[in-house]
Amino acid sequence: MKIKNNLILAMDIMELQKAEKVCETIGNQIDTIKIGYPLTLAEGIKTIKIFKENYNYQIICDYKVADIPATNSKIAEQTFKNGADGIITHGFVGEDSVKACQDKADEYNKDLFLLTEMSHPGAKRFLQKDADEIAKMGVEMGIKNYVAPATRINRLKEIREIVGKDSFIISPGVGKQGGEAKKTLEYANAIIVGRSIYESENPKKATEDIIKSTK
Ligand SMILES: O=C1C[C@H](C(=O)O)N([C@@H]2O[C@H](COP(=O)(O)O)[C@@H](O)[C@H]2O)C(=O)N1
Repeated sequence: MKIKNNLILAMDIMELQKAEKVCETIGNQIDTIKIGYPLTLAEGIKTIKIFKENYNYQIICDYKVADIPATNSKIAEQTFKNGADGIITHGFVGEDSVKACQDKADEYNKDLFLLTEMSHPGAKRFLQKDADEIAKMGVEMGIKNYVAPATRINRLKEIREIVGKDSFIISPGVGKQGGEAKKTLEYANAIIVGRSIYESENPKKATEDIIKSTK
């Protein structure tokens, strides 16, 4: 997936009109947004098509899919059928469940992003110790797209070393969670930023400043 300015806006505003207003403000500085449960549960899965049609965005659905294979397959089916270009799937559920999403992504010729280690402090208790094995499982499965934390550059570096230089890593945690944009892009292909942009008084300038800081 090619991502303009290596920046994905995490669209976690829970009112469609406000979300659209932020997108209008930001304009064409970005071409990719990540929609997760907040906006989907608040406004429905129709939001995918609304953002695709009104702004020509690529949409990554951050549903952190983590169920049994049969249910993962249904979730991925509905996500791609509704227009998503990518889906984020947890790796800790194991190969069969991840493969169910991967098979659907292949069927729709869309992208699967495998979530390795999460960016928040709680990830250190359980997820972190398995994150390397999750990344290795992804490599064995031929997965090319990963999610890894901007809040722990050392871990992002280690995950990059596992998945290889040709894999595509998107990295959340920049801004409000403490991650730094330019440093993150030394190891990730794109950063995911939400609150630092959409909670800003001036989302356009906030976006410009983040992009400038990465050049
Ligand atoms: O480990 C992860 C996984 C997950 C993801 O991207 O998959 N995210 C998401 O990335 C965005 C960061 O937002 P903000 O903190 O810039 O407002 C939010 O939508 C989070 O749900 C993480 O923050 N860390």
